[in-house]
Amino acid sequence: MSTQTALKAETAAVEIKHFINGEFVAGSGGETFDNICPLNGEKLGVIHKATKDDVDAAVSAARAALKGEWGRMPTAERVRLLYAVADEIDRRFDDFLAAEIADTGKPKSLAAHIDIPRGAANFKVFADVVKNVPTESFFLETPDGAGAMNYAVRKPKGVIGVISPWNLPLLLMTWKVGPALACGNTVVVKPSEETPMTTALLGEVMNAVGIPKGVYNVVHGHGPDAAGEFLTQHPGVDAITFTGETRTGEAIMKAAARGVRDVSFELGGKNPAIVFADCDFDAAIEGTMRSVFANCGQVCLGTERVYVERPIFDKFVATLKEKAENLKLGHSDDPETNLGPLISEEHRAKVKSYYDKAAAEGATVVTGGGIPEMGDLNGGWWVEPTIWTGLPDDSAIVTEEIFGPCCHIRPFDSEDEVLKLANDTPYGLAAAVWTGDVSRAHRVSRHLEAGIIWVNSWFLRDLRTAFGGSKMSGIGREGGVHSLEFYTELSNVCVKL
Ligand SMILES: NC(=O)c1ccc[n+]([C@@H]2O[C@H](COP(=O)([O-])OP(=O)(O)OC[C@H]3O[C@@H](n4cnc5c(N)ncnc54)[C@H](O)[C@@H]3O)[C@@H](O)[C@H]2O)c1
Ligand SMILES: N/C(=C\C=C\C=O)C(=O)O
Repeated sequence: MSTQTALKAETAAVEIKHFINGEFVAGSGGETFDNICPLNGEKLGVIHKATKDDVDAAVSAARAALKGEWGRMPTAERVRLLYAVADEIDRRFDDFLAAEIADTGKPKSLAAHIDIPRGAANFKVFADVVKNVPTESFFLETPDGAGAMNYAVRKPKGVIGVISPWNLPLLLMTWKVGPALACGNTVVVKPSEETPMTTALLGEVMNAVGIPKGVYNVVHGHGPDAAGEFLTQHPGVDAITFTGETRTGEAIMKAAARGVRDVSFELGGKNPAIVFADCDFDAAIEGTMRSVFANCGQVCLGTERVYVERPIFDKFVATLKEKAENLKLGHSDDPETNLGPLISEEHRAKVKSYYDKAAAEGATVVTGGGIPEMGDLNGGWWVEPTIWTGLPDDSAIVTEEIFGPCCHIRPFDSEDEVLKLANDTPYGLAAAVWTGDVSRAHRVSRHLEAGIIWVNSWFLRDLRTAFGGSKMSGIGREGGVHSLEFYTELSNVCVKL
């Protein structure tokens, strides 16, 4: 069995193969594409392109595993194996860290504190859910007095198609694979073409801990007319879970309609942060710095619209400017680095187009707006952290998801006004509220059209809670018991006594 070499950033010719039925295999079409490091634009290696036949082989392997040892496995054994997956990710922490950094260019400090630990946590939390969550039962009185017993049974949905994005590759892929496997399903994963490494590496972990072959499969390639679409259109896929852009979600939903397959979508956002004058100012600044600039602004839950109550507007803008100008852009390995590059040349061009649009619309460019000089890293896809004020509420800068290290700040004068502003978006993913008034915190949160609202915090994650967006930000909720609704079929058994 060929094994995927441990993916190290310094390995120049890493060949990323598909992982099908427990084996790393080349694509049947013999085609590959380059894997480029966003830090410096250098080639990391090549990625195999899946053909329809490769995707068909992966779906067949997943189906066979459902009918084999995995489908017959007692829950307790499945739970033990998922904990073993988490422990093996922890044991190979440095390999996952090197792979994630190579693929994304993100600071090592960020990947080490968020991306990789969550890879392990996402298996443990759902192993615990399936071990401990009861199902319902009802006793029915019947006319003959004997009664009837009703009880619910949860069964795996089957073969789950998992399509994941490039911003938090391991975290977001395992956020889907964890519950899918915990509920007894099998998966075929199509990671982003930008960031295949940690998804590939997880195949080694699955083999090492003894997850039966065919339970976890990985196919690589792009989306349209490629691996992504071949997977969503495959009739052997029972349900599709997807994280990515809203417009991609629309395309996948069309594919899922054929065969009436269920979907779970985590899509785009244009999230507001609302800062009241009575907030803990330093905490609001620290939290907004993270929600705007973390992961180079490439977080779906991130803030791109900041609304600040007028009495503290000038002070807030000046302080955020000073902090943004102190952000250190640099090499992933430098412990001082707190801002990495954008994921690709294409994405940098998209973000830069918004920078140029803002300037053309007459925005006040509080800081940034350009491409920084990065010396030996000039080959990477860098942009300056950027803050604007002064744009109209209907500007594309204020209404469209940019997905970069930037935000627009606007003053407001009343709670009613800021709720209207915050909710004036086709998205409904996340929001942050900064205030010292507890009643106001609860009142404003309840009126925000978002799936996830943080008060005096951001990206504080309890994995048992419901996670997902409303409106154009998604379909369904995952997290804790909520994931069971998507990853299992619920039956009711009624026994006449
Ligand atoms: N709501 C969330 O939790 C969440 C989390 C992370 C990212 N996102 C969103 O994802 C976007 C950034 O990620 P991205 O650029 O990778 O998104 P994307 O939609 O371009 O791609 C996501 C994945 O979908 C695949 N894909 C693309 N077109 C497809 C098609 N027609 N059929 C099947 N698969 C297809 C891609 O290959 C990739 O694997 C942003 O909009 C961000 O808001 C949302
Ligand atoms: N789904 C999650 C994060 C999403 C981040 C978006 O970029 C999570 O923390 O579980």
